[in-house]
Amino acid sequence: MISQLGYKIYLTTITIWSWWWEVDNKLDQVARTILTLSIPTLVLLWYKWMLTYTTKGKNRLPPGPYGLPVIGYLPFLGSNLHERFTEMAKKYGPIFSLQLGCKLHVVVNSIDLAKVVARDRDHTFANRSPPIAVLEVTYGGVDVAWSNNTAHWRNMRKLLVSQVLSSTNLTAGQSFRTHEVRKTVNEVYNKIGKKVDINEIAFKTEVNVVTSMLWGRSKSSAVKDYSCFEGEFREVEDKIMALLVAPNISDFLPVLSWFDLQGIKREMKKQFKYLDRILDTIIKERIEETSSKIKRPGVEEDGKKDFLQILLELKDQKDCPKSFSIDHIKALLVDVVIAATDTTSTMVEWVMTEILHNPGVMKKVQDELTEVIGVKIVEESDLPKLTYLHAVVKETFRLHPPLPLLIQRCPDESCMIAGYTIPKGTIMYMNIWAIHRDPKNWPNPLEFKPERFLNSKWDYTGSNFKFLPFGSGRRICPGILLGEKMLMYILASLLHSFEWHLPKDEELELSDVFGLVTKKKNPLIAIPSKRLSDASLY
Ligand code: HEM
Repeated sequence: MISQLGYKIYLTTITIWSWWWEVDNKLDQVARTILTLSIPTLVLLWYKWMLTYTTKGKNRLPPGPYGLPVIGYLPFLGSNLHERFTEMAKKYGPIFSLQLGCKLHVVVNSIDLAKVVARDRDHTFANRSPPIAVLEVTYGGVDVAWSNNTAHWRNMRKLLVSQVLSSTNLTAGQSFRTHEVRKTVNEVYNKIGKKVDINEIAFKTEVNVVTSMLWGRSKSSAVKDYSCFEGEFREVEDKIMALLVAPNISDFLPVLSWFDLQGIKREMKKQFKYLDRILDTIIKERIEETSSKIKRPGVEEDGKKDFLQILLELKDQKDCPKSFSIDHIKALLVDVVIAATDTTSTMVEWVMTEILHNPGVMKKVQDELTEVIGVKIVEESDLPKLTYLHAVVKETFRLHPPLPLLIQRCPDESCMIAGYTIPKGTIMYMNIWAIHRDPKNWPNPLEFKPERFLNSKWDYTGSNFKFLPFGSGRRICPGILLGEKMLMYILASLLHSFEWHLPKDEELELSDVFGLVTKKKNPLIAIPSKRLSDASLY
């Protein structure tokens, strides 16, 4: 991606250069020579001034590598950012900075500094600074994940938590999860002895659970079955995720954003249009059904409403703020589907990979399942009793956090951290990959040892800064309860109902590719065989 970008910049420069020198008289030639020489001289002077200004005195920035004038460190960054930043932390220390184009980026890599960003100065660092590609797909950044710390963000987040993700709502939605997980077990049963893509089945299960919660509570025959959404959505989401992580020169040099040199904005618009059309259809049908008043769409017999129904009713209330529009509703729906699906399916894949990689762990997990569950299918109520599996999941989160740099934060005012200036607008990363693998925090950090987590003091609340897979502070993931529940339910069901082994020609490998969600580089393909003697349990 970076080399393609370099080539494009090279071509554009050559074109402009030849045009610049197409002169027709001597006077023009002198003027153009003077101008041509003065531009690099000014850039070099500005660069020198920047270096002196930022490395000395009270405006001292965190240490970091020198880059090139104008583009900064961009050409040297590479693609696996979490690993690159962790290497750089070894050289520059627990806080370092790098200039990418005209944007300053700061990475914190230690527990103490993560505490400053997400606890002591949580309020200062609560903005996001979304990239251009994100704005395209979040209706201009009005969703929960990318909104700045404003009253709008607080209201949207409160709505999401109270109406979808609270423990009462999750208890009420148990039937969706049971239905989908059993469907998955049945599908895997039909593939016994054949190759199964673990991420794919986990994704499908999660997307169906989440969309049921969002817009599927109606039993009305008039409401379409949106299960067709899962296949289409996977394709769009994969493309969106790839575009989100592609380094976009327009983000680093906003003067070039108009040209969209890499076509990222254009491609994102295309994906967004597709997604928007699906949501429009769902919402339009719901509004029509509501106005026909024949049925009560989105409402179960017991009166419980799905999220779409709640949002549409809220929008129509007299005291609803004018700023709450259909676009806000769509942004919220997209947020939840994207935030919940890739993270959960990636984690199911990593846990299964680590279990297959460590036969001793597999044996302990299976022994626990046999003892706690016995010869029946897994129920959600069994999950809290699976202590060892919980520890396996946490150890996997430690080694393979799906968001190894969390989501970038951005200070709303200049401030000091560890004696360095962090200017307003800096893009901040919390490198939890480095924290989770630092031998100061975790003895033998590269060893997969679930026993570390058998002590019950570990949870996902972000209060212990050694372990932050869901982040910490006011921007912590609001979907922890659902994420954990689904992860445990899918894993316990797959591991209790089936034995798993690798296809003969496959070798297990543990490399990853950085992304907004950092995934396994090659998909885990495994072959199931029957584990429970009673075929009626499938
Ligand atoms: C294994 C599952 C999941 C993991 C590992 C995960 C992880 C994360 C992380 C690390 C963040 C960023 C926190 C920060 O910036 O400090 C985040 C944000 C977020 N997550 Fe999750 N998540 C998961 C599941 C879910 C689910 C199921 C939902 C919703 C249904 C969800 C909704 C969100 C939202 C809306 C945000 C943005 C919060 C904000 O900026 O205020 N996530 N998640």
